[in-house]
Amino acid sequence: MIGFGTWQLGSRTAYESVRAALEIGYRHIDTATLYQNEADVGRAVKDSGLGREQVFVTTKLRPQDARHARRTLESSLRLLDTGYVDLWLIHWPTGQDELVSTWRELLSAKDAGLARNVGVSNYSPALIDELTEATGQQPAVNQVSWSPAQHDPALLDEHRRRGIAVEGYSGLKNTDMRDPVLTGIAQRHGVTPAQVVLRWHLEHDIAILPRSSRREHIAANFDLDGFALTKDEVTAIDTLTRTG
Ligand SMILES: NC(=O)C1=CN([C@@H]2O[C@H](COP(=O)(O)OP(=O)(O)OC[C@H]3O[C@@H](n4cnc5c(N)ncnc54)[C@H](OP(=O)(O)O)[C@@H]3O)[C@@H](O)[C@H]2O)C=CC1
Repeated sequence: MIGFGTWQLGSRTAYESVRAALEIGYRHIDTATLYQNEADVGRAVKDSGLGREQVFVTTKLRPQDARHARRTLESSLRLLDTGYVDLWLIHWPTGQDELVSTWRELLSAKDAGLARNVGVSNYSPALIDELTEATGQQPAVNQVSWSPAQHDPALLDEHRRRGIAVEGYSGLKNTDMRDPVLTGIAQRHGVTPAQVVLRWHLEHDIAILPRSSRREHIAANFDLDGFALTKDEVTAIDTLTRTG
């Protein structure tokens, strides 16, 4: 449920931050071909001394690589220095003409054991249904932008009904940490507003992928077990959705 995000972490920072995250206790790392740091993530996992099976590694396929999806995955695996990824996602929707064929590529990689799970990112439920109807197999995960200011309970219900896990990204970046609702709740629990935001995701069963290059933030973002939000607090954060 607590993954470590690596977008915009350049080579050295990606390596050092992933090493720190694994030392602190994270066991889920989120990268992508687009981030150009798969080799650094792979090296950090290797150097951590953890067994490969102890770390859940996600990478993503850029839609522009859809026509050579298998070759792209093989390149990701080489860079990550591993025989498989735990989760392979289509980073954002492909064009309609490649929608189903790309999904079939992911399913075939799963059958070949190169990806343990396959899913999508930034897909609408309607697009997901097209994939499922064509192949009889639905994505395990949809990774979408999720924050107090930008979230949609109806969308969450759509995923729940289908049994698709939701991973939320950019939850910290898209939040005003000075919002009095968040600072008030944080003060009450003796935590930071960032921790409140991440805890709010977990209360909704949404996996989180906080990214940081600062050890104290990496540690704080993983330290979410010591408090729980009340129902009223969850509702108060739910209503921070930006309108208009
Ligand atoms: N599938 C997709 O299309 C997308 C996926 N993602 C994935 O989701 C991950 C997370 O999203 P991302 O957009 O990176 O943004 P985040 O919401 O994780 O925010 C990152 C920012 O928050 C700051 N921050 C982190 N922890 C704290 C803290 N405890 N207190 C205050 N500030 C903090 C970081 O700064 P500092 O380094 O100083 O701590 C950084 O500037 C990505 O890294 C990527 O793996 C992201 C976007 C799109």
